[in-house]
Amino acid sequence: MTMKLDRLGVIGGGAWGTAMAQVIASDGSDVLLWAREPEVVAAINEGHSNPIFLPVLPLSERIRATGDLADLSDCDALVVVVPAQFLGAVLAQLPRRDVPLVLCAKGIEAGTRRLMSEVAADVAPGAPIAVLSGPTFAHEVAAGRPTAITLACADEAVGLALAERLRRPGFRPYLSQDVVGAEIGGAVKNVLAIACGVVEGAGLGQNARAALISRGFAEMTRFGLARGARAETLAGLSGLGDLVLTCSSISSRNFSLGKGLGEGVPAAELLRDRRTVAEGAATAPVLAEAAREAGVDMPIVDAVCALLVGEATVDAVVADLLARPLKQEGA
Ligand SMILES: NC(=O)c1ccc[n+]([C@@H]2O[C@H](COP(=O)([O-])OP(=O)(O)OC[C@H]3O[C@@H](n4cnc5c(N)ncnc54)[C@H](O)[C@@H]3O)[C@@H](O)[C@H]2O)c1
Ligand SMILES: O=P(O)(O)OC[C@H](O)CO
Repeated sequence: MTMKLDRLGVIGGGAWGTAMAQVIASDGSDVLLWAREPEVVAAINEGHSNPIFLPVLPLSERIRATGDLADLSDCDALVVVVPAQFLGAVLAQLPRRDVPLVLCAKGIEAGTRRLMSEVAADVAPGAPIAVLSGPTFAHEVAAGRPTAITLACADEAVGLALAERLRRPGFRPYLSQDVVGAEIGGAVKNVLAIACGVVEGAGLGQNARAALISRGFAEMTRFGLARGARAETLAGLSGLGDLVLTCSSISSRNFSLGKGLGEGVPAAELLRDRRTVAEGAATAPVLAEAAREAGVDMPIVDAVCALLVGEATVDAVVADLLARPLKQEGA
């Protein structure tokens, strides 16, 4: 039986939701996007643009926006792009919760420590769940620049149907059945991108950044394996691929937050009044808790937590990281 995926909806009118709507519309498909902000709805419908969250280019006229989630009730599948900390609340308002949900947020829910697929399974137990995650800056994807991404779904047939529906000449999903692995890569890399930004802001050098990417990947792998992820997923687009992207570019909001910390600006000041999301700031403490609970050592993640709450200086966390007892590289 082929799956009906004619009408796609996007939930979330931030940069990535807008870029995903642009991807969907790029083959002439109509797409309905729910945005929380009335001014985003108006700008998309009236000006075919999103000057607040993706001010780079004109959007397809095939994208229509709404502020009412009920309008998405006849969609065959929903691409869900609200930030991690709001996913549960928004899904709970969906008019129907039985169509496939393609989850795009990269984070872990504070308080509950749930991955996004766990949040969705709790709120929408009847919905097939997929995770779409990888090295994908929204402005590049929206402009049609070549991009590869992981689409993970436990049900291989559903995953394939979604990937066929979403693929475009410049947008290539790779299939996986490892939902947890795809989610953990995206959530952990955001925290490590903050650390790499600190390296940049504090002028610690290229060697330090390469060390941080390698040892950060070791932390991601330890945590992922402890949570049942597959090593090849963590080494793929949604893990190492996205880690390399966000640890090397000021286009990353997480990297740029870290750069500010490295320059000595307090986190509270950097996070105050911002409209865009730096998911790693919310995920860092909950990831550190989850790692402790799983008995997994994540010293770089702990260092980011200490910097975010202003408990330690950059000099102190760097000195502590370098002074840890010597160990085998693979341990
Ligand atoms: N921007 C990218 O390049 C990119 C790429 C891949 C994945 N992602 C992920 O997509 C998710 C969304 O990021 P983004 O870049 O689209 O966001 P953004 O920073 O561009 O915009 C912020 C979003 O948060 C929403 N928001 C704020 N308060 C809210 C609330 N109380 N309830 C519901 N929504 C609220 C806003 O409506 C807006 O859609 C994040 O998890 C991010 O990691 C982003
Ligand atoms: O700007 P960031 O740090 O949220 O990164 C955006 C995407 O996750 C890159 O894949």
